[in-house]
Amino acid sequence: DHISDINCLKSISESLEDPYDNLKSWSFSSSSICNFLGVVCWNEFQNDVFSLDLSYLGLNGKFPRGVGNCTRLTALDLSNNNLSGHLPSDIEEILQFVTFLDLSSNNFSGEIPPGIADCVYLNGLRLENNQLTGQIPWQLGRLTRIKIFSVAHNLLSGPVPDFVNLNVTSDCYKNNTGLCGEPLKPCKELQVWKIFPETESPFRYAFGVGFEFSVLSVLVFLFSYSAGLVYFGRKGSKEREYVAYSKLTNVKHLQQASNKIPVLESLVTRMNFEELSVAANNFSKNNIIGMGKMGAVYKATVSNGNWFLAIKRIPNSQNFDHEFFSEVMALGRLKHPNIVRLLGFSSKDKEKLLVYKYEPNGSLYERLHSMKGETQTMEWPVRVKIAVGLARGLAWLHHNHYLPTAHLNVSSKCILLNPKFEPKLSNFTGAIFFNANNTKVAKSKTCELGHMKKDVYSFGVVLLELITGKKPSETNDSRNPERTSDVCYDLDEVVDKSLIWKEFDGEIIQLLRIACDCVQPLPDERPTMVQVYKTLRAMGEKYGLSDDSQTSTLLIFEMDPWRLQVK
Ligand SMILES: Nc1ncnc2c1ncn2[C@@H]1O[C@H](COP(=O)(O)OP(=O)(O)OP(=O)(O)O)[C@@H](O)[C@H]1O
Repeated sequence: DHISDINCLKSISESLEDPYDNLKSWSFSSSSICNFLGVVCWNEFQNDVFSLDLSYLGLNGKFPRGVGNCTRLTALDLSNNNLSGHLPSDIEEILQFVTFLDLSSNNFSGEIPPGIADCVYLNGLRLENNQLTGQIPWQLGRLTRIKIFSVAHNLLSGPVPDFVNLNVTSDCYKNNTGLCGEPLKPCKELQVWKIFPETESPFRYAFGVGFEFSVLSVLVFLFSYSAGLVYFGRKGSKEREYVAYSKLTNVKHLQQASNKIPVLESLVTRMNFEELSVAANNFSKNNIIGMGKMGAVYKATVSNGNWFLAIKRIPNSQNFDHEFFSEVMALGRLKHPNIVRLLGFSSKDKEKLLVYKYEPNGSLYERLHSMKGETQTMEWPVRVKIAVGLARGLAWLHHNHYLPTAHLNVSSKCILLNPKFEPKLSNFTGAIFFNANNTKVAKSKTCELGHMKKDVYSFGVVLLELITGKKPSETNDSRNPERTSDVCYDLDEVVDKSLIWKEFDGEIIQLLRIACDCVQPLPDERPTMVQVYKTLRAMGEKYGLSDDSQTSTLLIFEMDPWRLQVK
C-alpha cells in the first residue's frame, strides 16, 4: 500500500477550504482511495494515485503542497476554483513527474516559478485566468514535450519564451499587461539582445542595423566634443589644454554633460527601464550578485536568447554623476576584448542603470579568495592567461588613439572573468582621460605618465596576488608602497602552495620579477604597461596567448613611437 498517497490526499483535504463539502466524500476509513472523487489510480488494487482532478469544486486556500506526497502523480487539475497565493518556488520538487498541470481560472498571484521548467515531462501547462505577475520564465522554452501552453488573462509582462518545439498562438498570451516577442509585437529595445550571442564581437550584433547610425552619431558627437574641447582648453591653464577629461579639472563640465542624455545615447544604447527591471526580477534580492559603492549589481535573465546581463542599479544617481559619466564615457568608446562590455544604460527619475554583459566567473578576487573558506585552485596556465590579458588590456587602455585612459582603480575586484577565464577590466568610475594628441608639452606628458604608473603599480599587486594566492592586504600594505617589495626577497615563502610544480618554476620566478618591477616605490623605476605586455606576451606564446589580430595592439604601438620610447 502507498501510505504516502493516502497522506497526500489527507493533507490536501485538510489544507483546502471546501465550502461545498465535496471532499467530505473522501472517507479515509475505507480501504481504498481509488474510488475517491477526482482520484484515478495506476491500478485499483494499489493506492497509488495516477491523476487528480479537483476542478470546479469551489475550493479556497493556497496551492496544496501535500500533493507532493502523491509521488507517482502524472496529472493535476485544480482549475476553476478560488485558490490564491503564490505558486511554490520548489514546484519542480512537488510535481516531479507531472505531464499535465492545469491551474487555470483561480486567483494565483506572484511570479511563475522558473522551476516549472524542470518538470521535464510536462505536455500541458495551463495558467490562464489568474493574477500572475512578472515575466514568464524563459526557461519554459526548454520544455521539449510541451503541446499545450496558456497564460492568457494574467498580469504578465516582458518577453515571452522561445519554445523549441511549440508554436504558441497569440491567443495563449492575450490579455496580459505587457508581453512581447514572437508571436506578439517585438520587444522594442530588448529586441536587440535576442540577436546578441555569446561571441567576442557583440558590438556588431548588438547594434545590428542601427550600427551605421551609431557610428554616425559618435562621429557627430566627437566633432562637437572636439569643438567644445578647444573652447574649454582655451579657457583653462596650459595643462588643461592637453588633459581632456580629468577628475581635477572638469567635474563641472562632466556634470553638465551627464545631464544631457543624448550625449550618452550617442555612445551606448539607451534601454527601457521597465523591461530591464522585469529581466532582473524587479530587482529582487535573490538576483543580487555583487555590491559596489554606487549600488548593487543584479543578474538579469533575458528570454529568447538564453543569456544574462549584469545590471548595476544606482538609486541616487545624482550623487554619482561624475562616476556614471566616466563609466559611460570610457566603456562607450573603449571596445577591447579585455575590457568589460557595456551594453547600455537606462535612466528614470533619479535612478540610473548600467547594463553589462554578464561574466559568469565573477571577479578574480572572488575566484582566488573564496568567501566560503574552501581553497580555490587555479592552474598556472590560467593565471598566466589572466596576467597576459590584463597587461594587454591596460597597455591598450593607456596608449590607444581614441581615448588614452588611466584606470586608477585596478585590483582583482574589478577584473571579471568570462567562461574561458579571459580577464575583463571593469569599473571605470574613477578613470581619467587624456587628449590623444598631447605629444608636445612635456609637463602634460609627465602628468599623464604619473597616472599611468599608478596602474602599473596596481597591476604588479594583482600579479603578486596571482602568484601568492594571498589577498593584497596579506602581502603588502597598499597605503605604504615601500613595504610591498618585501615579498620580492622571499620567493619560497610567498608562492602559492598549489603551484609547486617544477615545470612552471622558471615562469613563476619570471612573473614575480615583473611584479616586483611594477611595485617599485618610485614611479620612474616602474616599467610602462607596453613593456610589461611585451615581456608577458613572449611568455604567453607557449600557451597560444599572443594573438593580437583582434586588438590591433601592435599597430597602435607602431604608429606611436613616442609611447614606445617611454621607460
Ligand atoms: N558584468 C558582470 N558580470 C558578472 N558579475 C559582475 C559584473 N559586474 C559586476 N559584477 C559583480 O558585482 C560585484 C560588484 O561590482 P561593482 O563594479 O559594482 O563593484 P566594485 O568593483 O567593488 O566597485 P565600486 O565599489 O567602485 O562601485 C563584482 O565584484 C562582481 O562580483
